[in-house]
Amino acid sequence: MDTRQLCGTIHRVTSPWVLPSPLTSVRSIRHCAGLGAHLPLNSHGSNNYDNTNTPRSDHSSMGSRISHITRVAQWSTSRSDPPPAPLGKRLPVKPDSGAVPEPHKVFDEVVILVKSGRGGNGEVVPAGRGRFVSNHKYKPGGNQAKQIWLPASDPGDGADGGDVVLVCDPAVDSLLHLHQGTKGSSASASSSSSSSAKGSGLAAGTFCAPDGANANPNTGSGGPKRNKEIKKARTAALEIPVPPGTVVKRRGTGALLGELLQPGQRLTVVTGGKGGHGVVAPSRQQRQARVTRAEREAKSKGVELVDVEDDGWRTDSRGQPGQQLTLTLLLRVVADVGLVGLPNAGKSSLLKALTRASPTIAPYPFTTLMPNLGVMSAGGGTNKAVLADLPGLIEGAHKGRGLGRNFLRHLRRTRALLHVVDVSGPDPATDYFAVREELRMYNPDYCARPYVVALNKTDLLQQQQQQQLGSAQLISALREAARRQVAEHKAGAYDGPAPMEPLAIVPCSAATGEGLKELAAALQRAIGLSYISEPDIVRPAPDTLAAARSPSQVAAAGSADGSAVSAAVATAAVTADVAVTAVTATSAFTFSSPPRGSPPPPPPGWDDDGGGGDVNTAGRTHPFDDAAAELEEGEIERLTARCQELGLMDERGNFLAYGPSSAGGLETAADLDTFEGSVGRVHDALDEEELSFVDAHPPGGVAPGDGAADDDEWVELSTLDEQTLAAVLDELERGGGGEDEAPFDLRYDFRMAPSGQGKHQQHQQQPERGRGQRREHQGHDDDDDDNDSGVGAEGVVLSERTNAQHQHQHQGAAGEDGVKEMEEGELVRMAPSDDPDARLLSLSLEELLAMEKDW
Ligand SMILES: Nc1nc2c(ncn2[C@@H]2O[C@H](COP(=O)(O)OP(=O)(O)OP(=O)(O)O)[C@@H](O)[C@H]2O)c(=O)[nH]1
Ligand SMILES: [Mg+2]
Repeated sequence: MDTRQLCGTIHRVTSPWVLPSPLTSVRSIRHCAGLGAHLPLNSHGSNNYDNTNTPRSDHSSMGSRISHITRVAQWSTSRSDPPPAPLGKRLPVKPDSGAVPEPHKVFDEVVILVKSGRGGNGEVVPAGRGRFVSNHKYKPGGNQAKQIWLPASDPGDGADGGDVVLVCDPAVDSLLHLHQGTKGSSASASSSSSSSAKGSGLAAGTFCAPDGANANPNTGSGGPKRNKEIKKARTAALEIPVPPGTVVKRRGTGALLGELLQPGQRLTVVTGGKGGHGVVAPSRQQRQARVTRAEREAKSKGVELVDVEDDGWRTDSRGQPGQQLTLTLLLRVVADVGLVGLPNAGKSSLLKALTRASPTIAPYPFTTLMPNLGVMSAGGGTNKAVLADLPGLIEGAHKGRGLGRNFLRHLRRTRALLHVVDVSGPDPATDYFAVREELRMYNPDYCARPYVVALNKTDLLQQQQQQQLGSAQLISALREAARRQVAEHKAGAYDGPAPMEPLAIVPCSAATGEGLKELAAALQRAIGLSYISEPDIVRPAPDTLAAARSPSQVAAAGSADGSAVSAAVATAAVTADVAVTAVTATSAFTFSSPPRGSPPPPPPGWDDDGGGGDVNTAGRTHPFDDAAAELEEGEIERLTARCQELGLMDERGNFLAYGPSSAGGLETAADLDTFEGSVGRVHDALDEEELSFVDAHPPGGVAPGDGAADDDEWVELSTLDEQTLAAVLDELERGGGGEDEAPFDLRYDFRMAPSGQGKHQQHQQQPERGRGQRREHQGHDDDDDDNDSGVGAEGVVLSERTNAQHQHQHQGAAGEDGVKEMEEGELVRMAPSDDPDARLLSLSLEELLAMEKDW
């Protein structure tokens, strides 16, 4: 076989990066090395040494090969230096090959020059004359004339030039095709592509839309407007297909022109020039008459006549030129889940196992050189999620080491991440932490996204009969690593949103398929929890987002036959302390709570409306703002009923003590969702109920607000009807000294100590506050009562609780209650953000559960 042919094959496999695809090409490369004398030529006749990378064909040992590839990859981001020499024997470079080095092509970035077509010229007809034009409706044998007389006053316009339109095409998966030279009518324009772009490996192809046709009454293109029936001819736009996720920027200014996300979406980048108008050229007599008139006028005004030629009609008839623009197109892969991990961790293998994608898999680092996408089906194929397998990250990737930086940006449009950790490695926890750190340093937002950790290659541990032990220890170590990052953020080590802890840590094996169902379920769950707003993501089908969030996905992804979740996963769930495993009679599945710690702040697009509750521009509610949302009519009953139905609450509305062991009452992950989302509302609902009860049955039988209540009597202002409220406020106002008081804001739920008692403390009750806090308050109030000395019968004191005071009180220091005593009659409003309890719902499910247990 001819060496050239052989190596041409190799190159095709490895394009656009010249690193050959392992396995498929090793034998061929060796063969080339054996032949020795010739430099492998790629399919374009160029040699690989002239490009960014060097063949690794004859490295004697795997170690040297890997280390060389790593060095090459590290070097690849800076093209100014020569490529590093291979560690092994270097193939001789054929000195006089004369091959033109093929420019390095980047699949996810390209500079293109786009030109719209110029407008066609309009028809110019002499004034006063008509002419015959062909009749388009004429058919032989018909009774119509073959030619019709067109009056000179109705000349045809030129057609507009063609636009250049970028079209989002899901069938295209990279920008490589745009590197390939010129498309369109004006091939000569390709020479104008910027040299700097060429030098950077982003060589600018030129794309020219066709020019508009000149008005031609005989052909009909740009034809005459006969009785307005014949319209201006249309020029087809030049459509450039680009993959979903393409960002279009103007080169030079960097101005964002648009993004193409939805399949079929179009972006017109340059519009064609307008076609010239059809004009009636003035006759010689008319022109002469105009000159005579002008001369006469000039003479009468005493000015010198310079020129009376008016060729405006001629200008009008000419089509306008098109536009040209140099664009930078950037591809950000759009996917639901981005797979990240060190090289060789098994990302591609997992993609292959979870989807029908068939990425290249090989035991070399940097096998994957460009993202691979796959669609993960679960739940009988109805729910789909797009997974993106990215090239491996290495330490320093955020600075451009390895293939890192170029690919890290692809994570931007992923909802959730899958960290793939090679469990058979010497120190998987350190590997995992290193990747997390790289993500954080590149963009802290990435760490605030929900993610799942896949402990891949458990089959290798099985061989060593260490699976159970290894998994448990490792999961603790991973948890520790994740917490370290969270702790560092809390300590203010870096800015940005708080990093998350893993939603689930799933031991699995891409090779044996073990744990993959659980992994799929966990990923669906992570996607559902994502803050990334929906319009930013291209979905494979319109209904898939809703489907991905639906419980059936998770349930179906689990062991639908009712068998228990695998021991390894169960171990992971318990040890990880974030995942709750529920096994019911009919289904088994794994689901996880939001991680501990403060939730990430709302993403861009979620505007704080100032009243608690973030509302994004798309009108969707923030997952954590349920508590702040106003309860709708009947909502309380509905939620209470729902909780009772789920076995979370008894008939009297009391929460039952529950924990992971009793979570089996939840039948689907949606139940958990409902529970998580509505738990705050239910708390509020119960508070309301409790208070109504207290109001209806006041201690000592004294009605609220009658001025003769016991010390123990507390009235929730919001529970009063308007009239009573007015009376109470009136009384309060009088008792508190009247005019000096701050105005009430009934949005706040003031609790009022009635008059006729000692120096009371008056607490504001935040709507978000749960029962636990209420009880604390009550206990605290009792203490106050003990300590207080009486003041005048009219006296009412409202107090303010600060954050620190609350904590103090929370620790049981009710004697020195930390409640700031206010001046008589002073009303103090507390901003919701001052009170940690106001963000009750920001707590994780586990914390809520624990709190509930304590209550
Ligand atoms: N035994 C075993 N081997 C696995 C498993 N998953 C992947 N591998 C092997 O690990 C090697 C690397 O797998 P890849 O899927 O290419 O790894 P990757 O993370 O995509 O690597 P890069 O693309 O280089 O970043 C291959 O030889 C796989 O066969 C697994 O679960 N068990
Ligand atoms: Mg790979």
